[in-house]
Amino acid sequence: MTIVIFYIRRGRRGGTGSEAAACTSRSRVWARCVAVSSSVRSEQAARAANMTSKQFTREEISKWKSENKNDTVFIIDNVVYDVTKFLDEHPGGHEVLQNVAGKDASEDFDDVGHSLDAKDLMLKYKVGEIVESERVHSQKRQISWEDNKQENESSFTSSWKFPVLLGIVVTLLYSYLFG
Ligand code: HEM
Repeated sequence: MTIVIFYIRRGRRGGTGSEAAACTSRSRVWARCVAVSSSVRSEQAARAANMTSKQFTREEISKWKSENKNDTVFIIDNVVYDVTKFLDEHPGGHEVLQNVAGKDASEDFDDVGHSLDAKDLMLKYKVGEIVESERVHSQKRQISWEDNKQENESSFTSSWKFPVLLGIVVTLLYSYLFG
């Protein structure tokens, strides 16, 4: 008995075309991609942080939003951005930016998978950084690998191993009963 199993796995493309490593979810590539993307982002944040600037507490950023309704200021990777003048130019629209005003938008920014161009553009809108004592250091890379590991374990039944194993068992049973 010949069993032919086609196993096609389609990944969702995340990020944009110009991203060095295109992200596909539900695969190891995705985790690596997040690692690359995350390290590129950390590099950008480091570059931004080197251009020493004003220090803010998280509370100040939150207050900034309530006191200056027309300003859109948020935090990404401990760096503070004022994108008020960028709202109309943002390819993702102004609403998404306004929704995270006063908050830490690191995760939202990551989820979109912004391009390297976007990350370069960020420097233009940097207005300061979060005080040392309130900085948070992303564990996204580690979480990604762990998530991926869990996913690999739980997806045994949907992987190629399951149908192949099933095929062997059925073949053996068939030859035992009718052979
Ligand atoms: C200073 C901060 C930001 C800059 C300079 C920026 C810049 C850009 C640029 C250039 C793009 C076009 C696609 C690309 O090149 O990646 C884009 C798309 C987008 N951005 Fe941002 N962005 C910023 C922050 C954010 C934040 C905080 C969010 C979410 C809360 C966000 C959500 C989006 C979305 C939803 C798209 C559209 C993605 C798509 O259509 O595939 N962006 N952004």
